[in-house]
Amino acid sequence: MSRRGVIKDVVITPVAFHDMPLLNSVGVHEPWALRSIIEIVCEDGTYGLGESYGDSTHLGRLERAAGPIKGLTVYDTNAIHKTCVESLTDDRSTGGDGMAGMVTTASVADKVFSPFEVACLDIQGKLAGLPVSELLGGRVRDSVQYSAYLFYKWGGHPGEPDDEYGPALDPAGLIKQAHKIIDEFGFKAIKLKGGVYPPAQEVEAIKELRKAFPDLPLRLDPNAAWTVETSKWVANELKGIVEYLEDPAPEIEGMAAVAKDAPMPLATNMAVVAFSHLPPSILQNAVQVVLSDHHFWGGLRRSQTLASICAIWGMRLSMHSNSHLGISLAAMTHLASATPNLDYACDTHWPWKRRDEDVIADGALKWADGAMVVPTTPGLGVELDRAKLAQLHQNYLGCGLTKRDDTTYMRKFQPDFSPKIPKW
Ligand SMILES: O=C([O-])C(=O)C[C@H](O)[C@@H](O)C(=O)[O-]
Ligand SMILES: [Mg+2]
Repeated sequence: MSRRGVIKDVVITPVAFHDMPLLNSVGVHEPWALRSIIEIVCEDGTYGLGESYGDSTHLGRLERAAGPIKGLTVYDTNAIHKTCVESLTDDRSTGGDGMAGMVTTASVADKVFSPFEVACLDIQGKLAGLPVSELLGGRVRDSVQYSAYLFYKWGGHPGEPDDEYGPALDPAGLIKQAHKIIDEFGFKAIKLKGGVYPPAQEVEAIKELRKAFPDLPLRLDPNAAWTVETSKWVANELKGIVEYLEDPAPEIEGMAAVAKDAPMPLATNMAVVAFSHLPPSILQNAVQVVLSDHHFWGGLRRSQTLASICAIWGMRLSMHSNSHLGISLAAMTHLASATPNLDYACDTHWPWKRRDEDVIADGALKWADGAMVVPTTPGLGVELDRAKLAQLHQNYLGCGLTKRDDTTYMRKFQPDFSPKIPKW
């Protein structure tokens, strides 16, 4: 007789989907974004889904950790976390997920554990007949607000026609891009990815966005491309204009030095990306907003632990994103719906993805008025579309990429490009 919730198999499928030439401090997005799709299958045939990074090093780690979790149950996430830590004890490197220059020092074990935990919660929810949000303490909101995530970008990948967004290399281009995204999704907050042009240009862009969207909260994130001195200048220029400034300068010490004088809260997904970073950051009041991201904070429940720590220490919480598919969006939405103090509009790269390209069956995820409606069916509320999964896996096999490398791609067109931070 099959036992309930016992893990029989773990299937990890690398996939690739089209991406646009989005610019950032380390280079430019390649034509394909990579992800891994994780299926945990139980002895009774129930399956659960997780989604994570698609770089080859990370895939190797997922495979290594997946073996020993077979035979455990989906309820024993503590034991699954322990097997992830143990299977990676000889792995001393930190990157390997494509996040170089962004989330460089996150915990490897937490990144590997995350999609397994999400898949286990998906199964727990299916077996109990409850949505994941209820396993996380219950919804405090029925829909989760996301922000319009603007990027400076080229019109299209070099040698190809312009994509549907076209170029955004100046304030007018960004305003056009913001209108297009907001018209489609209704977002009520705007984030600009900076670190691309000299700070005065990006300050001007934010001021122009303020004029074009007087009622929407704004954020600027240069991924630590500025010195402390430059950051202080920008902070002063943007006083009363941005709701927070994200990762202006590198490291906890740099953020602490900027925070002393900044008239707005500082947010991060670079200086504080693991639990061990919290004590030194709190001691120095380096950041006032932590960008949670269950993909590197160790899943949904550990993200809620982060949320509790933030509540205790008077920090606020927002959410970071990378190029992602629907399984991640569902997990992000359940988490935010059940975490009372995650109340800034969350980041998402969703607008940059082709609408018809995903691995989940259509219809489960619904946008309304800038927010994702929290699925209420059991588990995450999304199901695999196996034909689509096969297609995106074929993309992965054919695209010739095995890791995200924005810098090398950028250097094809701009050989002297440097990803060094701080730049200005
Ligand atoms: O908030 C952030 O730092 C990000 O969203 C990191 C991402 O990797 C972003 O810079 C990107 O997609 O280029
Ligand atoms: Mg950021």
